[in-house]
Amino acid sequence: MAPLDSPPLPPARPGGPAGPTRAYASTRTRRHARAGGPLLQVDGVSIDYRTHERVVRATHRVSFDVHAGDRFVLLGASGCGKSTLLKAVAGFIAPSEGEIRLQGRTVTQPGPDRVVVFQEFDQLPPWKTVRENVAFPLLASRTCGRAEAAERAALYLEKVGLSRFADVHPHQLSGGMKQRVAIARALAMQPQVLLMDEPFAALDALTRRRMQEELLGLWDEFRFTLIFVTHSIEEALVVGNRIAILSPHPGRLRAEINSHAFGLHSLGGSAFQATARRIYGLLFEGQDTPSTEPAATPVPGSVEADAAALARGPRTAAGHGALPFRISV
Ligand SMILES: Nc1ncnc2c1ncn2[C@@H]1O[C@H](COP(=O)(O)OP(=O)(O)OP(=O)(O)O)[C@@H](O)[C@H]1O
Repeated sequence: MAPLDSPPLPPARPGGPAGPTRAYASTRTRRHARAGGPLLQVDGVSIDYRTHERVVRATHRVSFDVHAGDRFVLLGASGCGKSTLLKAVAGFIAPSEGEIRLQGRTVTQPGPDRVVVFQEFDQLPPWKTVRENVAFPLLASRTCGRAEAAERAALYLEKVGLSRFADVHPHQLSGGMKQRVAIARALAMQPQVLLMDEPFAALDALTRRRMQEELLGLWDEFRFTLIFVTHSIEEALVVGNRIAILSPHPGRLRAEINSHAFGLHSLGGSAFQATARRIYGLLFEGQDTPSTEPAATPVPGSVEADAAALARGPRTAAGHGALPFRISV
């Protein structure tokens, strides 16, 4: 049974276990959740980049709330400001307009309560072993002492299946293994919000699918709050329980979709495809379904790739065409 002071649990994923085996929400998070407020509020946020020549508006008056335990996805075409928004939530960039609040407090700088997992494989210091990589931020941020840092590093490395590799260096790992270390390192911090910026985009299709599955398994166990950036419609539907759809540059919030019912089990199903088509229409306003093949071969997993798969239509009994979204992982 959940302890009395726990926040209301986020709903389980379809097909996932009924409740988390562990929860690591802080007392402050629990209190805030009990009071019914969103964990994170992005409120009318515009972000500008200023260069010598001009000002580039990356996002325009974007607002959304993220609740404890959400798997909140920012979805949009390349250049719509997804990474910029994530960096602002992390506290690396200040909004030019609007405000970001975590548990009611304005975000003004980075902090150990928000940890980012990036796409790049070189985010792990190469001179540290895997174990040291996971423990280092805990020690550097004085989140805990050496004994607890070692304990947490061992626990989360076990959770991502890398206990056997704890004493090797990052260059000895595959891309997928490096991303698992980055995830273990982030979860070990037990942040209020885990921020992921296209964490699987540089992986091959099979590894990417496996990583999505593992991430969802970790969420089933720990029920962390996730903000996940992707430009793949399919990945958004698989990973997220809520999806914020951003318009092309500058990014404005076009719609929010509840995707709680979808997961890896629904890939290729008719409801999944219908929702994917709806999302496509929202991404490219005015178009209900993609009508033209893109000129260039799109990057697998991108909005353009998903659009191409949609345009080809579903696989027939005779084997013509391709199942939309099954191929573009
Ligand atoms: N440091 C910067 N200086 C100037 N403009 C920038 C800078 N970083 C990003 N931009 C611009 O801000 C806009 C949003 O960029 P951002 O990287 O946030 O988009 P994105 O949706 O994450 O794209 P992608 O999916 O390709 O990573 C783009 O027009 C980009 O060119």
